[in-house]
Amino acid sequence: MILVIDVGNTNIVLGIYEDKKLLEFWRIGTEIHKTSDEYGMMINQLFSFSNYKLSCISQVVISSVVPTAMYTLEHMARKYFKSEPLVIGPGVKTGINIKYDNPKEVGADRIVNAVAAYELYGGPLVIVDFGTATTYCAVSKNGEYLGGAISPGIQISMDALFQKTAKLPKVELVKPETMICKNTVSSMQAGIIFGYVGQVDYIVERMKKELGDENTKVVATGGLAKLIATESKTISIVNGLLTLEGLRIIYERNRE
Ligand SMILES: Nc1ncnc2c1ncn2[C@@H]1O[C@H](COP(=O)(O)OP(=O)(O)O)[C@@H](O)[C@H]1O
Ligand SMILES: CC(C)(COP(=O)(O)O)[C@@H](O)C(=O)NCCC(=O)O
Ligand SMILES: [K+]
Repeated sequence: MILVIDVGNTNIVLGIYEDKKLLEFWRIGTEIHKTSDEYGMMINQLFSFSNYKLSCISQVVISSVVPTAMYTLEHMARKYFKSEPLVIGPGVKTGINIKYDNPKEVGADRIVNAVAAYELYGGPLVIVDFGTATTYCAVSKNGEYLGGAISPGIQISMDALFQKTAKLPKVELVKPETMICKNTVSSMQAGIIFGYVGQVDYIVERMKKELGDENTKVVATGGLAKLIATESKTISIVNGLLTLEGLRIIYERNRE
């Protein structure tokens, strides 16, 4: 069994795979001040709650866009899993050709998503990851990572409205009934959520045009994917576990 760990700016998602089967997964908050022992103990508790032993794990695989948390987790893997972790980065075989100006600059999560989506659905593809930031990634028919776009995440956008104004409250991300709203809370919800749907559909349409293929598949993932996917005209597939799948696939490609 392997333990895959996806470190985002808001959450760390952990999953246990036995071959291709995801047996269990958990989501914990990303805290850059947590120590390797604190993460080790937390993971130990999650494991024992689900009746797994740390010693069942033969390899830990980590993808991170938060460098400080990554070093802590690498140390945690060595100490608690006696495993030299496979960390997604330069030198790791992903099977994907990265066409960014500087391939080292692309967030590891974006590459891992691209690997999974291409393997599962084939290209050409647009992948939209609704995390702390929202990332859009284009993958060609032949599986090249072409690049994409990055925009402020949905929660970040909502937080900014609250933090930068005197009278706007902190509001839950829930879809309102109508577009024309008659109170502050639903006006904010409508502006953020429906505005976001418009952003997604516009960016995806433009990417499809640049890809030059009307049959481009559009896959959404990330904590807030469902909220937008139900309203969006362009998103056809939602797979909340895309990053974990990608980590499993990359592990297999580096096993030989
Ligand atoms: N299961 C969930 N249900 C609803 N919202 C979620 C869930 N998981 C994460 N979120 C929200 O999604 C956003 C971050 O998504 P996530 O994909 O975890 O980000 P990151 O990969 O950047 O850590 C946050 O606003 C968080 O509150
Ligand atoms: C864009 C991101 C912040 C998204 O991170 P997330 O929202 O998943 O936490 C991350 O992929 C990142 O730091 N990327 C590096 C810059 C780039 O991909 O070009
Ligand atoms: K992510």
